[in-house]
Amino acid sequence: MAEPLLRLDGLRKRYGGLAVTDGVTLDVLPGEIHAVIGPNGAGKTTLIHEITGIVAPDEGRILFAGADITRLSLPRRARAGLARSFQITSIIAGFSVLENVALAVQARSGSSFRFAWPAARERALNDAAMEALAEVGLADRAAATAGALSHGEKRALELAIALATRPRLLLLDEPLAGAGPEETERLIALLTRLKSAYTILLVEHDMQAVFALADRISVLVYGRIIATGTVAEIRANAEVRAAYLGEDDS
Ligand SMILES: Nc1ncnc2c1ncn2[C@@H]1O[C@H](COP(=O)(O)OP(=O)(O)OP(=O)(O)O)[C@@H](O)[C@H]1O
Repeated sequence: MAEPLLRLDGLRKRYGGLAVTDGVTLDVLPGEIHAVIGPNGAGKTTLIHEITGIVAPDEGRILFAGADITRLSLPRRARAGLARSFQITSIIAGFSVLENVALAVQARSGSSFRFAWPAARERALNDAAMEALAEVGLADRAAATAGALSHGEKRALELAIALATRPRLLLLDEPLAGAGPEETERLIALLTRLKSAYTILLVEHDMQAVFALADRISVLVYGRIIATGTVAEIRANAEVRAAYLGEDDS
């Protein structure tokens, strides 16, 4: 088996007496979409926060591309190639779609966009931003004001902003939340297109989307992974069905 890009090794986080993640061990392999599902309050958000560095685990380790990042700051994790989407709140509504992505390119670029001529610099930033917009199918909306986008387009823009940082791993935290049926279909098609190019850890409530997108699924219940497997394995797992899918087994 390939070396995992991300390895969570016994992550434990307690709030008072409650172990919200209770020894979570999980591998994300290069090139896969690995989905984490679980009922409300299972600890999914806390787990994502531990991976991005918002919450420090009490025990356990996080290995990214072989390096221990458990104690790295948020920005250093981002620079190492961890990108999190979607948080629509990070879009600047009054800026154009292109400007929103160009800002992200600029933030990640350090010295690589330091040209002598501002015009050349701007062109290079915009070219890189256009590339990310094209990846999510938003190139023709580049000049639009971000605030004028539909909900689904804003989700795609958030994704472009994450892709603009050239991540090695994309963390998608409920990318379909709040999307209508048509937008959901479009976003699933978009994520399917990105699948070949990125390694993705996906937390999502929409089971049909998870079953359509995931290569593997881990099921989190009360802070513990009760099963990891392919879509077929998870759908057939009796413990999973009893603990979770029974309530939504369509
Ligand atoms: N900062 C905190 N202090 C105390 N308890 C917390 C804190 N953060 C989360 N919890 C508790 O931990 C449990 C898991 O919360 P978490 O938000 O990680 O679950 P989740 O799986 O993301 O849930 P949902 O699907 O509803 O978003 C909940 O019981 C929650 O009340």
